[in-house]
Formats: sequence, C-alpha cells, structure tokens
Amino acid sequence: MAQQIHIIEDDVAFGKMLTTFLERKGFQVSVSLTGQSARKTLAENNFDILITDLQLPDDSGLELLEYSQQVSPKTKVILMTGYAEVDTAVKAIKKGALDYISKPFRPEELLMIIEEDSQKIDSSETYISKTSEKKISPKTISEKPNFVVGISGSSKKFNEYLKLVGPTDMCVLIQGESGTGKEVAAKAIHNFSNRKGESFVAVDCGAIPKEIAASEFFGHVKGSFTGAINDKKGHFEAADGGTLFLDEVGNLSYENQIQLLRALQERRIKPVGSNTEIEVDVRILSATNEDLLKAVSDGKFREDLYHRLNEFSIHIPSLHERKEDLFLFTEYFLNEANSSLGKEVLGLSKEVGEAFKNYPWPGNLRELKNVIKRSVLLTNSALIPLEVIPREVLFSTKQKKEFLDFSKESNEKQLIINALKEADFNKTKAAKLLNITRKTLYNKLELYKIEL
Ligand SMILES: Nc1ncnc2c1ncn2[C@@H]1O[C@H](COP(=O)(O)OP(=O)(O)OP(=O)(O)O)[C@@H](O)[C@H]1O
Repeated sequence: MAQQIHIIEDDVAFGKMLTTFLERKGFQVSVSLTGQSARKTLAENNFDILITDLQLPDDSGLELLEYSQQVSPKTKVILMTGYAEVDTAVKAIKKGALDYISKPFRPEELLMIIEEDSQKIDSSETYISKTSEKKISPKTISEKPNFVVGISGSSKKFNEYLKLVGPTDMCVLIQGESGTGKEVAAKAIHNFSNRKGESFVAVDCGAIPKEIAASEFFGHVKGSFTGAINDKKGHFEAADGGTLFLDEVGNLSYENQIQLLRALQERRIKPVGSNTEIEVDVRILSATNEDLLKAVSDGKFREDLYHRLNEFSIHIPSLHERKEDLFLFTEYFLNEANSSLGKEVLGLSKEVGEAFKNYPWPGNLRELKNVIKRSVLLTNSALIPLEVIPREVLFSTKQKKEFLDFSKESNEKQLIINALKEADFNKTKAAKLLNITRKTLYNKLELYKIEL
C-alpha cells in the first residue's frame, strides 16, 4: 500500500508543489493549512509520515510533534525549518523527530530523507540475531563496521576507552549530544567484545509507549492482552548471549525503570502473561543525550538504575569540540554519498570548506552527513559549490545573528557590505546570504549608493 504522508504547511502554493511531487512518486498525500485542522486530522488517521512547518501561524511544529507522538506514535515526523531555526530543529530530533530540512529546499532532498528512512527497519521493533528466523535490521553491527577513528586528542581518547571496555562485561553509559555517534560507539563496544558473533539489539527507549514497554522488553504470551494474537519475544530474549543497547534511556517512564532494574538485577525476565521466568545473559549498553545525573537529582531517573547502567561511562565529544576531525569525517561521508547516489564529486570548494570550518554543527556527525549527502545530490561539478549548501551552514553563529537583524534599517547598509565581502562581491551569493532576491539586492545597492 502507498505510504501516507500528511503535510502541515500554511503556504498553499508550496504545499501544493510538495503534494504534486510526492504524489507523482507514488505517495498518498494530504495537507492541513493550520495546526488546528492538522490536530483533528492526526487524531483520526495513522499517517506513515508527517511533514510539518516549524512555525505555523496558530501552532508550533515542536508541539505538533509531541501531539503526533501521543495520538499516533508510529508516525515519523519531518520538520521544515526556516533559516536560523536549526537549533530548534536539533531539539526536535532529540524529541524524536525523524529529521529536519531547511527551507528553501528541493523536493528531491525531502524524498531522499523519506527513502532513506523507509530502507531502515524500526529499531524499536526489530533486531539482528544469530538465528535466521528473526528479522534483520540494517542498523546492525554484524555488517561491515563503518567506523572512523578521529585524529583529534579527544577522539583518540574515547576510542581507546571503547577498546578498553569492549572486552569486559561492564554496563556502559554513553553520553554525548545528539548525532555524535553514540549508537555507532555502542556497536564498536559490542564488536570489541567476545559477544561479537551474537546479537546486537538496539532499542530506542524514547519511541516505546510506556504502556507496551514491558511487552517490548520482556515479550508476551498469546492472549495476555487485547492485540496479543501471538507469542512474542522481547528485546531481552532477542539479545540473549549478546548486547542490548538502550538508546535515549533517560526517556523511560519511572514504572519502566523499575521493571528494567529488576531484570538487570535478577538476570531473569518474565514475559507478560506468563508464569515462567526465563534466564537471560545480556550485556547492557545505554546512551543518553541528557544530563542523567540531573534527572536523578530531579527525581525523574532512579539512582539505583543509574548506577547499574553506569559501571563505566564514556563521553563522546561534540563535533565542535573535535574540529580537527571535521575533514576526515567529511571525506568519509562524501565517499559514502558518492557511492549511494552514484556520483563522483571529488570534494568541497574552498568557500564551502571555510563555511564548514566556521559552522558549529549543532546536529554533529548526523548533520554533517546529511548536509554532505544533500549537497552531493545537488552538485553537478567536481567540487561542492556554495550554492548547494544550506543557508544556516554558511554563517557562524555570530554572523547568523547579525544577518538576522537585517531588517533593521540602521544596520542594513553595513550588512549588505559585509555580505558582499563575505561572498567575494558575487551578488548572487550575497543575495543568498542575506535571504533576499538578486533584484532586491540591486534595489538596495542603489538605495544606499553602494558602488562596487
Ligand atoms: N565514528 C564514526 N564513523 C563513521 N560514521 C559515524 C561515526 N560516528 C557516527 N557516525 C555516523 O553519524 C550518524 C550519527 O550517529 P549515531 O546515530 O550513532 O548518533 P547518536 O549519538 O546515537 O544520535 P542520537 O543521539 O540522535 O541517537 C550516523 O549516520 C553514523 O553512521
């Protein structure tokens, strides 16, 4: 059946353009123009994908994301953001959004996000296992490991820790901002261990509704609740002999934390509706991008569970903290993008390299990978040109703030001059930096008598 997409977009023409494009690609598409009508539609339907503007006249994309997670937890959410909203978009990813895309974008870029996701299998439901009857997730370590070891001091240190703790049976808590590579690090630990040939099960704790968490973790027997039409193995049993990776562990409800703690202490689980306990041998790795100690002191996360999960902790530095690694990862993601898109882009143009260096990369490696893949898709030359780079990447935070003040007339003349300098006096690039059309730029040059 065709995937169902719902778009929330108050710009009628843009919404129509996206609808036509996606329908032509075989999706079933509907549109809401306001948050209010979208909420009603979301409550009555189960869409596969929701694409929403971050800013709507009567609502916010972040709140719609939360609403969608409540009424239709399986719906994936993609946010469309404007210039300079990338920090909020990163927040949205932390809250469980699939991805974000900065406007203006070409519909092909959106399609790429959707297609990439549909090639994955939901990690909260599936796993790789030693036995062939189980489902295979592409998020598995048993495939060729794709791991770049950085050259920066902090990367080297954390990679040493991975190697050191890998062969032990210790529970490891991996901390780091969103997109820094926590799941990749967990897979590396598993690969360094003697459980390597066994299963690696990744569970996104933020994606499991608390009502069904026990059945997801411990399984259930047929008929134990409405909808339990067959016996089902839980993640613990699936990971038996191997590693269970609990991503976003801080998102577990208090009740689920108690259940998890009991399973970790006793090393036994009882499927929902069963009287029989099953012994399991599972190594637990967990990850969080929040301050779990603060959650403990706020009473949101159990201290005993925290200590059990945290026999060893690893902090993964943000990309900003390991700038020396930037071009190593750039090259790696460029090769990856070239081979998946069938392109032969050789590298970054000089200006793009500069922009990359100045940008703080709040979405870390995931953002770098996405920016590179989208840029490779749009590049028709040997080197990635400035034109295909998302606008937010073009400025450092400071510059971004300045250009945001563009509307203030007093600054306008100076900002135009700055943008022209930044763009080596190329008017098309300068207009793009200022988020105005070339024609408007020409008018302003005349108005302020700026001569080039
Ligand atoms: N060392 C690495 N080598 C190659 N690719 C990496 C490495 N670390 C991370 N990546 C890539 O960066 C992206 C983000 O990594 P990952 O999903 O592990 O981050 P995360 O910290 O678990 O994110 P989140 O907090 O959102 O769950 C992935 O596409 C991953 O393949």
